[in-house]
Amino acid sequence: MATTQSGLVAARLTELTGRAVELVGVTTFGDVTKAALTQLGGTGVFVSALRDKLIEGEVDFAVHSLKDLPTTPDPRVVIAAIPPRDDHRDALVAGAKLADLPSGARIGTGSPRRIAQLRMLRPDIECVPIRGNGETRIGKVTSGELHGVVLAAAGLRRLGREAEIAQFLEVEEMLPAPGQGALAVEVRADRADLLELLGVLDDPDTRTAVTAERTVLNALEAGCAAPVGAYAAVDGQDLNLTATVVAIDGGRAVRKSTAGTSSAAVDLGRDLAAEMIAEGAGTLIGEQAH
Ligand SMILES: NCc1[nH]cc(CCC(=O)O)c1CC(=O)O
Repeated sequence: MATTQSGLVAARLTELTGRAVELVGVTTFGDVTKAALTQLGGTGVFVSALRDKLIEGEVDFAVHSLKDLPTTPDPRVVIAAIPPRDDHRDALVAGAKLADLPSGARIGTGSPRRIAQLRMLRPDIECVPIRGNGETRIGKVTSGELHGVVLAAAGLRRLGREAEIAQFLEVEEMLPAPGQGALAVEVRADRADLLELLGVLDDPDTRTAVTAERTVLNALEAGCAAPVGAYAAVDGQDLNLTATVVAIDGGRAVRKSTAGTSSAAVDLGRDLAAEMIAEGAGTLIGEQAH
């Protein structure tokens, strides 16, 4: 998936600037470890190895899945571009839609955000922790080991496995991770030349939307340990933002929406998070941290 998304960014850059781009593969700790992501003690497991290569000057820019980027900025790097977002939704790969799966069906996902929201939708199904790349996960459905898996639609598309999606989970059913479906192109902070060159890839509406989503996440992370979902979309001058915090057992959730002008993305995100905390988001701490 990482290779595909980097390849797409490289091709687009060549198309827009005429510059040739060489892809350099970097294996991250998140790719090799067998530990559950929730056990790794923090975000950034897919990110730090790539940032190290940037700092060392071994590569000129790095392409990350935006949702894997920690919300606290690293002063050594800057995001030069956020290209237009791909599908933001989660998707169910299974033999049937969620409502048609049998009671007790086993669904693979290790994400507390997905587990909590799945439990709200179908308290009678079992969530099974799962890791490995997309292909491995889908293989467990094909082999019959699991009834289904939930993955990001954007990732499935990049893997060429979109045809196996039984159901796209709309934001009313499952709010995606902040930044889901979007990419971030990072450069070293002192590379003003690259910042300008790569700026052609930037989509301001996507940047605005993910800024609002990540602001909510950042503000909620400070005040609660339950899983967070958030989705924002720009419509003309307007920005619509919805976010949720769900108890890991799916028993309770705080979900709120807001709208305002796009230029106020940070304020909208911060205010929404404050309202959610006022409504008890901070008390929705489950057995597990996010
Ligand atoms: N957590 C790993 C990860 N990081 C980005 C994607 C998919 C692409 C995206 O969400 O932008 C995935 C896999 C998944 O969540 O299914």
